[in-house]
Parts: sequence; C-alpha cells; structure tokens
Amino acid sequence: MSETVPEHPYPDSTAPGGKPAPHELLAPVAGLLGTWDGRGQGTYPTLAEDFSYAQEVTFSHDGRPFLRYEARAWLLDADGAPLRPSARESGWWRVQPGGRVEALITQPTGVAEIAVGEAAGGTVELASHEVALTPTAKDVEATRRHYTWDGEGTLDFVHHLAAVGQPLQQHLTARLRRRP
Ligand code: HEM
Repeated sequence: MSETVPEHPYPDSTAPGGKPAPHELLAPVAGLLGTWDGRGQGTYPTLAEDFSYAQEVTFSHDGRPFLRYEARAWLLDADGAPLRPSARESGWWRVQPGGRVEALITQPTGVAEIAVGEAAGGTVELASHEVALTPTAKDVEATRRHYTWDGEGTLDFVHHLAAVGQPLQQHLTARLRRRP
C-alpha cells in the first residue's frame, strides 16, 4: 500500500518575515530573498553587437543556512519585446559565519561554477573559485558577480567574465526590482 504525501512539509520561503524564519547566518543576504525582475545590457568583445535582456531572479530558503538561487533571462529587441530565451542558471549559496558566501551555480551551457566571496552591508561580491566545463561547453575561465540592494526594492547586478580567450571584463549589467 502506498501512502500519498499531499504537501511538502518544508516549503521554501521567499519572504524575510515569512515562515520558516531565515537561519541567523542568512542575515547578511536576507535582503535578497524574494523574486526580482528587470532589464539589463550585455556586451563582450567577441560579440558583433551589444544586447538588451530581461531577467527574473529568485532567492529562497528553507530555514537552513543556504539560499536557493534561480535566474532566467530572455533577450529583448529594440522595442523591448521578447526575442528568445537566453541564459538560465540555478544553484545554492551557502552562507558561512562572518558573511562568507560559497556559491554553486550551474548553467545549461555546460558550465558549473563554484564562487566564493563576502556579503556585507547590502552587497555581495562573488569571484569564481573553480569553473568546471562539460566537454562541449565554451571556455569559461573566471567570473565575478557583484550584487547591491538598497532596501527599497532595487537590486543592481554586474557580471564580469573571462572566457573564450578574453580577459576578465564586464559581460552584463542589470537593475532589477523586487516583485510585490
Ligand atoms: C543574464 C544572463 C546572461 C545573458 C542574457 C547572456 C547573454 C549572452 C548572449 C546574447 C551571448 C551571445 C551569444 C548568444 O546569442 O547566445 C552570450 C555569450 C556568452 N556568454 Fe552570456 N549571458 C548571460 C550570462 C552569462 C554567464 C553567467 C556566463 C558565464 C558564466 C556567460 C558566458 C557567455 C559566454 C562564454 C559567451 C560566448 C562568447 C563567445 O563565444 O563569443 N553568460 N551571452
């Protein structure tokens, strides 16, 4: 006889004041909890043109000292209409004492990043510690990610990339708003 389990007993929460309460180690990143969306600009010297994109990002937790991270982007045309799906990634941000962050982030392009850094005063700075690539992935050597939030619903994001023989430089910059 099989028993059904109608509801997960430990759902993820996206609200700092929700249940379960965020683990105390999440305090330096609690301002990220929630779903954010907005627009950004992308560039890289190997690309014929710069591009505009939109993105949706969610940070959630289940009461333990890590964030679940999920991001989906799509390209926009000159009028801001959707052109096609673009980058996706998901992962886990393990928060250690003192606001140290160890992030594991994977992408469907065959890239798996382990990034480490610090969270403090409404910012997180992450630099890749190791990048692993599937056999057919593009050659990504290093990344840097910088997040800044202001407590009033704005999250700014800058992403630097060293890939396909190019030195570390800006690939993305975006401004997101917290979804109500
Ligand atoms: C919002 C997130 C992102 C967006 C919208 C985005 C968008 C793009 C676009 C439009 C291109 C040009 C090729 C194409 O049309 O697909 C590209 C190239 C590339 N992106 Fe991103 N990207 C994002 C995040 C990332 C991340 C997180 C990484 C690496 C960790 C990355 C690494 C690359 C690489 C290696 C290339 C290829 C460059 C080349 O071969 O010339 N991107 N990206």
